[in-house]
Amino acid sequence: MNHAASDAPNQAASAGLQPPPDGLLRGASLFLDFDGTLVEIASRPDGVAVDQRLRALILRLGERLDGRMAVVSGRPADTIAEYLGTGFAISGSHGLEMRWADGRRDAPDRPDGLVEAVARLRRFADEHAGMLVEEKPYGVGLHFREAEGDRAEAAAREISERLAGETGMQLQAGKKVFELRAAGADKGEAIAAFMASAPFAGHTPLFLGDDKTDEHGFAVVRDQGGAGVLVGEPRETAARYRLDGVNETLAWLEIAAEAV
Ligand SMILES: O=P(O)(O)OC[C@H]1O[C@H](O[C@H]2O[C@H](CO)[C@@H](O)[C@H](O)[C@H]2O)[C@H](O)[C@@H](O)[C@@H]1O
Repeated sequence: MNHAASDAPNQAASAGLQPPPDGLLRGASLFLDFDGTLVEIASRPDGVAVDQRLRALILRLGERLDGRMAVVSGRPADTIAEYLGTGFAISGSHGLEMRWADGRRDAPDRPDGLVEAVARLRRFADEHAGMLVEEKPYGVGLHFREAEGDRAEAAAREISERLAGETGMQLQAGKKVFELRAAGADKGEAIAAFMASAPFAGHTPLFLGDDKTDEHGFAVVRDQGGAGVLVGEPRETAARYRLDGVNETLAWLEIAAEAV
């Protein structure tokens, strides 16, 4: 069955959520989403800005937490490593790829139907101005952020749903994107897998994320006695804290790293 990843259970309104306390990283295992959390949303996937401040922060967090830090993203793990460097754990492709700090990796087979889905979406994008196809190792995204008109989202959803039905790939809705990807994992499962192994095990999990696809992660850290931090506007969420945006998140992480 194909289901959208925004179906995470047990969410409550976040209107009253406060910023996290500065001491929250003490004794924690830290999991960080990338787009919309560490970098501002850009008009295209390759348009995000990663500066020296962010790279230095990632290094510092890894040091201060004795390696208990991972980036958990919908992007491929290799893309995260290109942006942020290596030497820390990464889960890529919405939990499908696992890469530990020492270089060990787990990844699934490429999904049947991916080649066909990419070809069909490329034809669709050629015929619809502003649509952009992002090919990834275990999935493909159809971005409609730059497409004009009320029908753009509906048209993108329509072809994505049709292809999910035809290929058996999982349909996942994100920010101005529909993704088709291999089924069988989500960010919550990736965090749980990290938390079952060294150096993360035995520490309190924290996860910072912005998107509905991050709710699985918020639910897992909550259920393991930790907390989620929603980045962005209030909404229904399983997170316990909230920060207004990327700038506030980077500033909080810088302060919290020194309070460990
Ligand atoms: O899990 P994340 O690290 O948050 O990644 C989720 C998706 O992020 C990217 O798409 C989003 O960001 C783009 C750049 O800001 C933006 O143009 C797009 O509209 C957003 O949906 C990335 O391209 C996807 O592969 C990730 O799955």
